[in-house]
Amino acid sequence: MSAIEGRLFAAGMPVAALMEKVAQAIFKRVIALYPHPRVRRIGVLVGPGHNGGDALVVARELHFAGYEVLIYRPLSKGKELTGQHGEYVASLGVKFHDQIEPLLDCDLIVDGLFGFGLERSISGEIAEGINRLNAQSQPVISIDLPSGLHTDTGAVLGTAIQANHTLCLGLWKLGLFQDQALAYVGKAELIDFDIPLADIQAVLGDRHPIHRITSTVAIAHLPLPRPQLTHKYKEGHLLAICGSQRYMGAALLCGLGAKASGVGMLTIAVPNSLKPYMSQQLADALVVGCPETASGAIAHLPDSIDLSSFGAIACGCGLTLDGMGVVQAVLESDRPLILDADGLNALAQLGTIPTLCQRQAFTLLTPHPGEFKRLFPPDQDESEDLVRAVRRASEQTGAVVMLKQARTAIGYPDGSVWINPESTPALARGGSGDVLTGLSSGLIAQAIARKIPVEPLVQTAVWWHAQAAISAALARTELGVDAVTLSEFLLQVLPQFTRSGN
Ligand SMILES: NC(=O)C1=CN([C@@H]2O[C@H](COP(=O)(O)OP(=O)(O)OC[C@H]3O[C@@H](n4cnc5c(N)ncnc54)[C@H](O)[C@@H]3O)[C@@H](O)[C@H]2O)[C@@H](O)CC1
Ligand SMILES: [K+]
Repeated sequence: MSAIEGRLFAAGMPVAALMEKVAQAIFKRVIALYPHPRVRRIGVLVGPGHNGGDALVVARELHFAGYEVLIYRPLSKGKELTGQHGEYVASLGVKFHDQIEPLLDCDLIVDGLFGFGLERSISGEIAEGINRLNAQSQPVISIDLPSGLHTDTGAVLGTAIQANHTLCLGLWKLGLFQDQALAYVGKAELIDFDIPLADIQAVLGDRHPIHRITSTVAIAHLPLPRPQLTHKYKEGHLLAICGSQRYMGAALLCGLGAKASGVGMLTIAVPNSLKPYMSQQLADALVVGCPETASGAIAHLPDSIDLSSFGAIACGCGLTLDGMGVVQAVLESDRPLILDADGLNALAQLGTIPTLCQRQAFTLLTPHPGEFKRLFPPDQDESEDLVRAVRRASEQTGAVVMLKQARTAIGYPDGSVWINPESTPALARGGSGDVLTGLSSGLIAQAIARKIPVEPLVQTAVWWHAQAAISAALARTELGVDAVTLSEFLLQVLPQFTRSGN
């Protein structure tokens, strides 16, 4: 962002003009969210840099719009332009304070302490001021990002403002999408200020891109509409190898996710003793019973299963580590493969990188953070930056790596990363991952049958799964989104998007 900003200034855009333009847009958003006189007293936090400069321009406009404005400026020295705005705002009679106390009873706080220029931990009186404010209940709007967050990693540097709204300027800051920032960001919005595309490309063009998964992108890759002339095997044949006596439900949930994907044919391989249960629950799947171990896991696949006859294979949900032999067999096959849960634990034991480097076919790994650490032990720099870790994992193995967390990130071998910006804590529930594995695998099997690119369907699956959960939580609260319900909402939520897409 600062490189892009530098190009605008070099091209002749006056710094003050850009700040004015940006801050006017912020001001408009603030008064739309908190109109006068519903809100009367606004406290504005002003830092020493241009984030503080933005805040002062907003403060000036709020003053003229009739609000009572109070300013907290803990550091009197700062950048020149910020200082000039400060002088003018003070000349209008707006009161400046170097303590937070006078602002504590304001109806609203606008936070312009630090933006992307934060370079070290916040400490001392400023940290205390932020902590006192966080203990209050009035709403907070942060300019660019909540002061105290690292722009890229979202890590809290010392302490950070807990915002209700974050008005991010110009381009999305990666830190806002990192899990560790979520408790601070509130609702994030982008404030556009007409950055020329050429400048964005000149700065970001040759770097590994990071994208947000939007509904438009996700829907564009759905295998819809189906061609008129087709048959079941042309719509994908998925083999899901899953379940054990210990984890029967995982197999069913994987099956329900796959079923919702619309895959043409679904074959499910489970331990022999699960076959009657699965056949009863999933009438449309072909259920194959496998010889089982004494512990009730799949011992090996029966001779009747020819792996090469499937478009894609999903393996791992509810398998237990006793089913490890079967994971080795599918890893050795030349079929596109989706590995989850114990499939991932087995892979970690086999050696993630050497094993995957031998595979030629497409591989998708779907770890949660615990599994991810087992597969890819973190190096020190990465402990705070999971996006970087996911990128490295994918580049090292050639696999697509879906790191399931509050804001799921997908790493691709070409270095690109896709983040799902919209989700719900309702998904923090046993079984929701099994549904996602089934859904992803079913979509991938269809893409393979249709000979369309497989990779984007991973984004589609993550987005679709999250939207189903959001919709289910709206209907039933966040407590009502059990995995079976989630699988039912997958198909309930889709028409509203595909219809508006037509
Ligand atoms: N992106 C853009 O092109 C634009 C950015 N603008 C604003 O400018 C901001 C960036 O401005 P700056 O680069 O001046 O940076 P900031 O305003 O984020 O802060 C930098 C200042 O804070 C001090 N500082 C850093 N860490 C500190 C700490 N822990 N304790 C005490 N002081 C500390 C630095 O010495 C420096 O004076 C953006 O976040 C945005 O709000 C807008 O004004 C205009 C357009
Ligand atoms: K800020």
